[in-house]
Amino acid sequence: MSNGTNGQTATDDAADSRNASQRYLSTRGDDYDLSFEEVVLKGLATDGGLYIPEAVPEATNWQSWKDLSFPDLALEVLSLYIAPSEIPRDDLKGIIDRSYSTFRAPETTPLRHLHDNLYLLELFHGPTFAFKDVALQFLGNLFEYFLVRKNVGKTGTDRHHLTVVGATSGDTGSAAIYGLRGKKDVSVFILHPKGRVSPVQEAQMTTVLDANVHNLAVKGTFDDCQDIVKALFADPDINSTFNLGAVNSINWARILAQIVYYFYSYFSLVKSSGLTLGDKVRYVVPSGNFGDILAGYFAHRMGLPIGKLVIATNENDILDRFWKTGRYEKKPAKGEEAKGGLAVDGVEAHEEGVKETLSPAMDILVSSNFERLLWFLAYEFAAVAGMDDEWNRKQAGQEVSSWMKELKSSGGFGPVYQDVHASAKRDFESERVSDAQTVDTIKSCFRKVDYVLDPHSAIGVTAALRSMDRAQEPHISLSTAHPAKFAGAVELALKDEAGFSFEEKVLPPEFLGLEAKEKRVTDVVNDWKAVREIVKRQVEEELKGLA
Ligand SMILES: Cc1ncc(COP(=O)(O)O)c(C=O)c1O
Ligand SMILES: N[C@@H](CCOP(=O)(O)O)C(=O)O
Repeated sequence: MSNGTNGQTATDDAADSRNASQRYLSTRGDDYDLSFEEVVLKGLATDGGLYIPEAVPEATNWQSWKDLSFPDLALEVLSLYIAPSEIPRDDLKGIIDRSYSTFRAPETTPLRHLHDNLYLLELFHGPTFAFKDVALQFLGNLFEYFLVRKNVGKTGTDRHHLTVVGATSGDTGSAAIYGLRGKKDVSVFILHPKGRVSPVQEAQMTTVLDANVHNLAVKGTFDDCQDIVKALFADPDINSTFNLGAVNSINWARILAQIVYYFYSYFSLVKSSGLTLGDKVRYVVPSGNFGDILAGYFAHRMGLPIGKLVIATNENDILDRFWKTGRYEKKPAKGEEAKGGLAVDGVEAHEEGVKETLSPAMDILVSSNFERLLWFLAYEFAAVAGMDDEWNRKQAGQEVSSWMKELKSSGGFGPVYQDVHASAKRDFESERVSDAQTVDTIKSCFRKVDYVLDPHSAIGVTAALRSMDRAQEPHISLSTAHPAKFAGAVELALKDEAGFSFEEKVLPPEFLGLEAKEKRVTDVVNDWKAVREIVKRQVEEELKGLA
């Protein structure tokens, strides 16, 4: 077993039932040797860590995937992480085909040339118009597949019932709801920060009236919602009795499904430009919880020639500060602004908590998936000692646990060892983008190429333009949401531009009349025990109907 690339391919699977890239362990070390099904259904590890594969598979034949359709490419990538003994290849193909048949674009995730060396990867052609659909359409069908299999021949309360709890700053919630609405044996509870998601996002979630869908509006921030979800997972009472399931990117399946579009967009670029297979490309990713860019890190480790992964944050910049200082802290240390070159855009320093910005889906104080990257960095650091893999993994788990304990007790940790920071800088760069710069980019992109960016994608494009001053490689910037989801920011930027009309240029027919539809939502206080009682009561009610 190794956590370096292991050279195994899907075709080796039949011969090897103990393929390390298809077995999973927790970033905190106490949970290991789990199957894909176990980690998908559990979501969060019992020790509070996140699941990762024991090894990153090397896609030795990745060039041969160049002409595959999106679903066929997904099948190749996902097969490296899912043993056929768990999901036979034909079944996996069926799940994937169903998941991407709901997308409006024939290429699923089309690539668009903006100008010069800059390309935009449009990830918003799924049912809820945001990149989350790519993973959550798949995860919804995956949950259904596992539940149907578990429930063969079972009736009434003997049936395995999954209680999904998720936190959202707007996009995950609607994508999860659309992926799971009406599905048998699943109840879905989505927590969003009341008044801090856009009106369209709120309407997308709360106008779904299926009996298994429950929206909870929390008086607090997205981080409060995320903390409540993690507290529910940590509570043995509700977790084991109600079989909690995760739809946030703490669930490994979310990251896995997102790896596919890095490969797909690379091939799209090769086919549409003079790029040769093997040439390097930079990817720029608007980041909050660090799930989307982490998928790019996996693609890179699998062999995709990525020059750098460029993290683009808004003014909630914990990630950017880590890359600049080596410290991961909710609040910057006193005087850090000057040393770390923060507030370069004149935006005043940090408030106590999360800052409300024009890109609300990225208004996040702590990025949950960063823990996964930390594990790989700690593993690499441990490996220098020349001991065996088991020792390296143990060291990595211990290191991550102690960083996470410090984060919880004192709001941050670091600086990390110089070598750990250097490894992070080898693969990633980071940029922080203010609201003012976001608005400027939406304007300039409209003027230059008549294209309307949503504020999150504009953060990516701003970071990409800065990166293009440093590097000649082609840049693919991820467009994570459709602009119609964020009418306020788009109108703010473009209302005075000649030729701009929100209705004509932006609004898709699917959104017409959405906000006026009937809604169902429950207000809740920011208290995980209160949420636990609501979840219990509701699920008991739903299960009574089955008895
Ligand atoms: C539109 C949009 N862009 C970017 C992000 C950030 O992605 P991640 O949390 O995977 O870093 C999110 C939310 O997660 C989002 O909804
Ligand atoms: N931006 C997200 C926040 C949740 O992130 P996730 O990727 O961990 O689900 C959202 O839109 O809800």
